[in-house]
Amino acid sequence: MRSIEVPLPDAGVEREARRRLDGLVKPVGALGRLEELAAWLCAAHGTVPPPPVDDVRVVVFAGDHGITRTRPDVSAYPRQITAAMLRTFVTGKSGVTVLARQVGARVRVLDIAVDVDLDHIPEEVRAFKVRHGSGSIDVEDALAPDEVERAFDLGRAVADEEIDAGAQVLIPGDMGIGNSTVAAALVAASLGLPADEVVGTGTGVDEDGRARKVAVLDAALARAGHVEDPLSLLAALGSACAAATAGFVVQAAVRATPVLLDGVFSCAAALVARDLAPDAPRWWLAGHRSTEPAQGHALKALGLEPILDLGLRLGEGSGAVQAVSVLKAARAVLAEMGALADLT
Ligand SMILES: Cc1cc2ncn([C@H]3O[C@H](COP(=O)(O)O)[C@@H](O)[C@H]3O)c2cc1C
Ligand SMILES: O=C(O)c1cccnc1
Repeated sequence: MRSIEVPLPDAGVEREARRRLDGLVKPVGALGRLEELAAWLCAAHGTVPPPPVDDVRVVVFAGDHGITRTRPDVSAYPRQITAAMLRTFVTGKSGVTVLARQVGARVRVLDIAVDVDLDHIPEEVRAFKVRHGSGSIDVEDALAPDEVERAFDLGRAVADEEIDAGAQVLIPGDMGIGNSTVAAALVAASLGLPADEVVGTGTGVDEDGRARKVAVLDAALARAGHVEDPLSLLAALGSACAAATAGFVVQAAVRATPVLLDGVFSCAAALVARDLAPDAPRWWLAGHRSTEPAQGHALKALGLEPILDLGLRLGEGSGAVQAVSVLKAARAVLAEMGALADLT
């Protein structure tokens, strides 16, 4: 397997940024993580100070899972919510859309694998469909080999489109009832962890519900066996949305564009994607810590520390968009604070 080449952020510019930060009118290091993020942004953009964080784009990958047809009790909500939420995204009323407006980010939603065809939503939302629902991972592969490649390439192409249109930061969002089960499967398989350590409560299942999810995951992991190759893993235990998200975050890195990862689904996809592009995590930040244990494991393995920890468990990109205001603050500190040397 050939890995996908990714450029590296500019270490020289990062050093220059740290020198500049140390000289600002504050005790050295007093702005903590903001200083780290400011230096990171400089290295990513290759300039001190970095440009204003003005153009942030969320792409929500929406799709259904076979597992919610065979085992509807893996989620606290019915599978029909996925399609219904697609309409909500289009009308600008979803959680992430509201939160994105607060920081000036745009939201684009794509139907990657929703079960039903929604004729009355815009063609640009429907143009990316890979299939109707992914396979039920406890009894079959989520995707055929050609579908996983199509979904991965589609994610890359969407990242290219957004970057060509001016995106400075990309955020992968997710919408799909059953996402937390599939994400946990990818993390467990990638890191060799037992189901019980990665499975969370998702939309809010109770303890019995969580135990049922663990059983489903055990069945899925046993069925798939050991899968080495990342695309095969996405095909066996992932989904069309997971593969598209993996392509999206890899291509952002290829194009030297920062990514704010969101909750358990985007972090699971990123974890698998890292095996295709080992340097890609250099371009990724963890927007927030979700309540799902699999997300914590994925972030740890990726070496990423969440920017925010608000107890969120929504997905959609909703945690990551809120970290945009922290990035804006980090940039402003470096661009606008006075110098210690000028103190009179
Ligand atoms: C109304 C509604 C809106 C959502 N927006 C995101 N999710 C989130 O919840 C789902 C994952 O949780 P689970 O694995 O338990 O199904 C995904 O759709 C995720 O995006 C939502 C869930 C619901 C019910
Ligand atoms: O971590 C997340 O993003 C998440 C958690 C629960 C349900 N949906 C998403």
